[in-house]
Amino acid sequence: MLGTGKIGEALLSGMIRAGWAPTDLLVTARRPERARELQERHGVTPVTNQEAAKQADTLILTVKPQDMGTLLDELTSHVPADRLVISGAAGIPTSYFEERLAPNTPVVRVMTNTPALVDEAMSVISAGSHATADHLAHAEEIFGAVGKTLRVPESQQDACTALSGSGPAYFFYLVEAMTDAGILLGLPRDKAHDLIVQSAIGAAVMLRDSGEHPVKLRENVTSPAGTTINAIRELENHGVRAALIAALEAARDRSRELASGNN
Ligand SMILES: NC(=O)C1=CN([C@@H]2O[C@H](COP(=O)(O)OP(=O)(O)OC[C@H]3O[C@@H](n4cnc5c(N)ncnc54)[C@H](O)[C@@H]3O)[C@@H](O)[C@H]2O)C=CC1
Ligand SMILES: O=C(O)[C@@H]1CCC=N1
Repeated sequence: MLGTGKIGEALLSGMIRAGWAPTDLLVTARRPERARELQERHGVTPVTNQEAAKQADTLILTVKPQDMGTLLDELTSHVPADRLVISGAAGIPTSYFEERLAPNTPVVRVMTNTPALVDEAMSVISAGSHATADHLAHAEEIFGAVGKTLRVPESQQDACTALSGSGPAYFFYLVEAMTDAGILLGLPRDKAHDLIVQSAIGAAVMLRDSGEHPVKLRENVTSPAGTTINAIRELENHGVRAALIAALEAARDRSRELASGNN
């Protein structure tokens, strides 16, 4: 794991929970104290980026898109061409890595999300030009340790980044806003929080397990001349659906902008 920050550590801890031996996992970090922290917390071995490039079968790059160029400059001459390189970064296409690494290096691009911390990640996986079915299966095995995986053509990665990569943030934002509404309605913050969180969990499990379309699930809550339709009318009046569409389009566009890895 190269550049073991929030996502790198979430993946690392999930792999260990799923049975990977910590002693088989090498990590790199920019700061020595961060490397020590990862070693103490997970029993993994801190190494330099160059050592990882030489020793690891699979390199998982989890630095920010803006740091990927610098990381690759350190690595390129040390990565043997048969090593699988997995990028977890938003925006950066597999061609970016292929142009900088040895010819024919297999590259897989993955966009996961922070529910990896609780083994409920959604990770979307795409092959670069030289990645085989075995490479994809290996990436699925790794990311399958922290949740669901889905193969998509790389042309859909920026859209998936907007939907599932950033997705948890939108739900946290909604919970925050709905908790504020609870305060306005006179509830104590902790009670408002608990009510909204449990409603979110209940709705999420129904979405996953009921087999019903979300429209049907919403209609089931919306009684004629009842309370819910008043709320829905306000959501429509305030353009919430249009705002969500515009928001996700903006996230997709930003993912495209990050493609160069330098901005
Ligand atoms: N945070 C999120 O929800 C998600 C993030 N991602 C992607 O994961 C990547 C990492 O994001 P976060 O974990 O949130 O960021 P982060 O900042 O927590 O982690 C990146 C880590 O890389 C380290 N680093 C940077 N350059 C390095 C170098 N040359 N050598 C060694 N370590 C280096 C940094 O010190 C930092 O600890 C990004 O590319 C992002 O697009 C993907 C899905 C979701
Ligand atoms: O905000 C970001 O750029 C990263 C990628 C997807 C989620 N977080």
